[in-house]
Amino acid sequence: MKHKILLASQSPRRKEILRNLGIPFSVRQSWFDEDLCLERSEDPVELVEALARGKAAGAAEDVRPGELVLGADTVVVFEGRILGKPRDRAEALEFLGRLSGREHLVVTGIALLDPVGGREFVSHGVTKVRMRPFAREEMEGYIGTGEPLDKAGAYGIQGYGAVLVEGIEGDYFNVVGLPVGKLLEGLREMGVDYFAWLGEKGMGSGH
Ligand SMILES: Cc1cn([C@H]2C[C@H](O)[C@@H](COP(=O)(O)OP(=O)(O)OP(=O)(O)O)O2)c(=O)[nH]c1=O
Repeated sequence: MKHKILLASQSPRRKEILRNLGIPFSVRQSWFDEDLCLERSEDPVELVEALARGKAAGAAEDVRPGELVLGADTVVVFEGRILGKPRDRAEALEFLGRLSGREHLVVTGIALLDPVGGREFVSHGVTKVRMRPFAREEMEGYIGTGEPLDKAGAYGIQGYGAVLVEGIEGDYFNVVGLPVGKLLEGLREMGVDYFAWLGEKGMGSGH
């Protein structure tokens, strides 16, 4: 059976990661609205797994055999507090001020659903990120690029925000928004062999 991912995400980063992995996918709109999600857990792992599952479930209508729906959600956790996307520039400055010179965790939930087979895989990745100390002018300069505003924790490691990072421990792609090791694990559970998949002819992979 030919498999394909239906990506329940508007995130350009997640699309790029799948494209680079050569995975056949198309983007699906999800009706799930994370801002309207009432049962938001205080526990980061529970939260990102529930949001990832909600996003995927919200795009799981009219799915054909072999199609797997993928959802993900990323948060930053600093001293036990969950930092999502900043509301505005002032909050971005506040987030960056906290992260400066310290360590935090990036937690990304992932959900892979096989609606036809009635199976699901839900998991998460955790990466430790250490930031260098940065001055207020640097933070303001960075916010001025506009990059932090749509990103959990108010930075993007894959963009200009790279210069703020001293080092990481764990999966880099988990920080960008998709834990690729967990994705592979989920695919395996759904009976998809990644390398055999890549070898199949006639699959639009973008490579
Ligand atoms: C920490 C960090 C976060 N991010 C991004 C990943 C996520 O896209 C975003 C967190 O928001 P999410 O709600 O996880 O995702 P999204 O709204 O961008 O996309 P969708 O809900 O449609 O799937 O922050 C980076 O791009 N780089 C980073 O270094």
